[in-house]
Amino acid sequence: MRIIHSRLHGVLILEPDVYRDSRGFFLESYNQKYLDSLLGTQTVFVQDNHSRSSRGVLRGLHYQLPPFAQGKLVRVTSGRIYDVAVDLRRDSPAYGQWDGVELSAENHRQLWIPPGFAHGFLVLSDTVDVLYKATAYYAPETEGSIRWDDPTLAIDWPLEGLTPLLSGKDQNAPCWAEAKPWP
Ligand SMILES: Cc1cn([C@H]2C[C@H](O)[C@@H](COP(=O)(O)OP(=O)(O)O[C@H]3O[C@@H](C)C(=O)[C@@H](O)[C@H]3O)O2)c(=O)[nH]c1=O
Repeated sequence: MRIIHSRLHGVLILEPDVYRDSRGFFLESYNQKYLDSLLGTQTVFVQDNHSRSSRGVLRGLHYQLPPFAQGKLVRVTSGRIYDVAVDLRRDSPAYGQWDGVELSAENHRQLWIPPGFAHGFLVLSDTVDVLYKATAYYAPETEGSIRWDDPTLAIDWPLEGLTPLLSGKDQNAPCWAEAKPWP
């Protein structure tokens, strides 16, 4: 496993070892002992999510507030996304900063996003299957969202001329300054 540190402290890119042979490949998509030793704490996932989206769909930016704050371990099993985390933690040197990474079925990269970050992704392929584990249950009453195109955040989405396809909720998301604050 190769680990790449994002410019946001705590956000990690995981590159699992991929064992290829004439049949195809094998990889460990999750190993509790490894992740616990990497993070230096026990991480308990309680929910696995799977979404399918088409090219140009943009989901985000989303987060849940404590006590339902979620750490997320994100991966892609078909297609490609540009996956983005935004640091919400006011005591963090990276407060209000974002980072993005391409996750794809080909590069097998996973993104670990701890609690305290908003998350969103843009679909770069015709279709994509995104799978992610979460450390807290869905609790919509605690959900916060931020506009994907907030000018303060200025996320450099690789849109290549596309107009992103958003949910109604995401179209009406508040700007960074008006989003539910992280406590
Ligand atoms: C997120 C979620 C949604 N749902 C339902 C609610 C709704 O009817 C339908 C679609 O929900 P949404 O529009 O919120 O789905 P989506 O926009 O895909 O929301 C997700 O976006 C990414 C970026 C994240 O990081 C996730 O945590 C989550 O917020 O699925 C659940 O039942 N459980 C869940 O955990």
